[in-house]
Amino acid sequence: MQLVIIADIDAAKGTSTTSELATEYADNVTFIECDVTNQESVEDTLGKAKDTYGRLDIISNNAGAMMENDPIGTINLNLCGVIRVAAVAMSYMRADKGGSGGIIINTASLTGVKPSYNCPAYCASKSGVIGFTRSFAMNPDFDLHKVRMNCLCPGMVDTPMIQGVLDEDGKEGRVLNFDRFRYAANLPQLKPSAVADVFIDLVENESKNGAAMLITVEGPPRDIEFPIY
Ligand SMILES: NC(=O)C1=CN([C@@H]2O[C@H](COP(=O)(O)OP(=O)(O)OC[C@H]3O[C@@H](n4cnc5c(N)ncnc54)[C@H](O)[C@@H]3O)[C@@H](O)[C@H]2O)C=CC1
Ligand SMILES: CCCCCC(=O)/C=C/[C@H]1[C@H](O)CC(=O)[C@@H]1CCCCCCC(=O)O
Repeated sequence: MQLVIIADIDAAKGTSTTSELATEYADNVTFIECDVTNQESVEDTLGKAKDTYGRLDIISNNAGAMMENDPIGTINLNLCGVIRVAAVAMSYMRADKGGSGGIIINTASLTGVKPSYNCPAYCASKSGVIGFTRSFAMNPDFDLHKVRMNCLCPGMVDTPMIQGVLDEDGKEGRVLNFDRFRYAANLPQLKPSAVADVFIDLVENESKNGAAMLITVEGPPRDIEFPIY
């Protein structure tokens, strides 16, 4: 049986999403309020998850936001949040420390490899997620801990994040040039299910440890090729 914990800083949205899923999956889905920028909150959340279900197998390290009006906060959420969650998750998942191994999938972005002058802090945070993922996955200790790591690099996806920036009509400065963002947001977007499909494939395909998966409307998902030095 698959048991899922949804963890998010937004308790209202997290609770309503969990209730929706409960109609199909009953008690197999639980919500825990969590702030990934706060070490204690992350420890508390993953500790509860381990206590409730006995082990952690799959982590979707997905929290993130676009807020160029707070570049340091952007790095703290999008990059440090990913690293913070991964570190605590590892303490439970490591096969050499009582865990069962598993997989951590970080959400990066196409902007981690394709620069945009409109959101430099966001791009930097997502480049960092890609570098963290690839570096973690090449560690020879994998044979001991048995935790794989991948990242997802989607182009624009039709989610509340994009709509949230558009709704602010440029007032909050979440991007540097609102009109340019509005233009980009009117181009074809991915559906969230396209990203979820790649997530599932990574969970099922053990040969892709370390891959950064590019997901765009232009073609099928692919493993990004990086220069070798
Ligand atoms: N929508 C898009 O075009 C793309 C989004 N992404 C990335 O996908 C991920 C998911 O984003 P979306 O679903 O698009 O946006 P979203 O805004 O719907 O989801 C982001 C979630 O992160 C949560 N969150 C924010 N701060 C948090 C914190 N401190 N602790 C815990 N949770 C927090 C929010 O409450 C929200 O539920 C993000 O990392 C985003 O950067 C990547 C590529 C494209
Ligand atoms: C990177 C998302 C693909 C969208 C189109 C694109 O290639 C870049 C567009 C940028 C344009 O230069 C000016 C902008 O405002 C666009 C940035 C859009 C950022 C998308 C944020 C979501 C994400 O991809 O993580």
